[in-house]
Amino acid sequence: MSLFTDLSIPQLNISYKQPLGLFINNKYVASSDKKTIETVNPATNTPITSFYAASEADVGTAVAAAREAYETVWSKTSAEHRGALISNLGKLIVENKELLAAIETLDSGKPYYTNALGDLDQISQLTTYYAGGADKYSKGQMIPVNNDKYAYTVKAPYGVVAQIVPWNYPLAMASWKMQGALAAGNTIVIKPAENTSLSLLFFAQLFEKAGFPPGVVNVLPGLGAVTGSSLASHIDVDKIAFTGSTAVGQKVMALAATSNLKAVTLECGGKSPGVVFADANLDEAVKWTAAGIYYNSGQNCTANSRLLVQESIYDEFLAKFTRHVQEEWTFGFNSDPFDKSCTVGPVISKAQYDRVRGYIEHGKTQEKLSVKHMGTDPQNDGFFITPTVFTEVPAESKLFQEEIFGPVAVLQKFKDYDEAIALANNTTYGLASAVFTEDIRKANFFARDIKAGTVWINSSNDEEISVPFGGFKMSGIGRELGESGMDAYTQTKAVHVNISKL
Ligand SMILES: NC(=O)C1=CN([C@@H]2O[C@H](COP(=O)(O)OP(=O)(O)OC[C@H]3O[C@@H](n4cnc5c(N)ncnc54)[C@H](O)[C@@H]3O)[C@@H](O)[C@H]2O)C=CC1
Ligand code: BAL
Repeated sequence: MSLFTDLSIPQLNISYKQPLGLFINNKYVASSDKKTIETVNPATNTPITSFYAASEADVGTAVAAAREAYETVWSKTSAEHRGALISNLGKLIVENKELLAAIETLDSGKPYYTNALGDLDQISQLTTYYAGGADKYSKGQMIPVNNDKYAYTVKAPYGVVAQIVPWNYPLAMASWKMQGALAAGNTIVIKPAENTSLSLLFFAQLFEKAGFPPGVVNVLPGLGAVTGSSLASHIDVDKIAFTGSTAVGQKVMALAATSNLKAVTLECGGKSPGVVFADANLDEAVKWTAAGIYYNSGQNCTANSRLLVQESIYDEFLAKFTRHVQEEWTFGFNSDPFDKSCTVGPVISKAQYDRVRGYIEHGKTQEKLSVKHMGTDPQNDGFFITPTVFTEVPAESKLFQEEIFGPVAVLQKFKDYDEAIALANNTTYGLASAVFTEDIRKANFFARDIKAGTVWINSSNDEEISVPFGGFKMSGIGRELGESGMDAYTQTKAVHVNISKL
């Protein structure tokens, strides 16, 4: 198989050269065992192309390249120069924005106009942030111990960092990890998800064009059980950062522990509550919570997938929510994610389609829950699932407890604040939460009492690249974005300075 193929996206009149090889030392190469993975367009269920999948031996080659680059070049490159290179990357991202967004839509099915371009805007903003942050954030401290001694701390990079990213925000999740790690002075081996590798493979060449030395950034597409677990268990990887399911996060952590005790950051699942009190502005609450579950077809780790509504407004909320979703959250013309009218794309794969459908069937037939489908399924082969809400779902229901990761919300009512917070915290996850109330005291009580890494007051899922992101409980370990996005990639070295004279 060749290392490049010509692909076209007729809806946008785009033709381009898609890299298909592993990116090691600034070059695309075939995998050592020549194994490949086929990727499918989820909007049509037709194959797009195949790309090379990294073997365990390829992981060794890429880690060695990253080690060599770290020891010989990158660890000697000033923070200022690292920032300048990330700034060059930022300019290339802007120049390639439409193409990168188009590849993302082709491979993941996310709507081009309402989602993919937005992802690219966030990536641009984040790249500028870390370009400027390289010589400003993650600084040490001076500690005046006593008259004869002071100490200072240095935020030292780990060295070689492995990163494993999922398919829901392929380039954005990669950028959340890569730009901060590079700014902090690490070299990288990153693995995209097997069903959305095309955008990161294209993106890889921008690092070379931006002036990054060979080996600083290496991209290894491949299977989780092969490439991913080889990275997690490699003894020359100093840190691993993972985003994906909690079950795989636990495996990654176990491999990290039993190999070389490498440092670990995990961003895993969620079952985030959206809590609507009777004194909320109902129209705003409806708008934000609908976006909070149906944006990106519900494939958001922070999706407010459990909607808890005070009983006095429950019926009114449900009526407004249903009307709003029917009007705003649709597959659009021809169910084509490249069409401006599409706000709900397909889910990522046949496996996810079956999984989400399985939850819907379980809710209907096993648990006999009431359900509303707010639209009709398209008559095509794509993996489209109509925005759905289950009502009056008890806390012990599988649908209330498990991450569905599709356009499926569960709704439940509560009497008062205490019941709301008890229901909201009734989950093994703790990634995010949203609360809607006009009472500033109640909003702040909620922010105090909820066990979650993010609290949105009167909004939902409006992430900011300058604000730390990460989970409590089984949603993860560590924080990304903001200054934390560089801190996560440094370790503190303490230097003791004795100035006493005998
Ligand atoms: N928190 C989040 O953003 C995400 C959560 N999920 C959750 O996971 C569920 C299943 O989706 P999957 O695609 O199966 O997620 P996953 O957790 O298997 O995939 C995420 C990444 O981990 C890699 N991976 C898989 N097995 C691995 C292993 N043994 N060692 C190292 N890396 C490995 C995959 O190749 C991919 O790059 C979803 O329904 C959703 O609930 C999935 C993707 C993103
Ligand atoms: N909303 C981006 C973070 C995530 O869903 O994984």
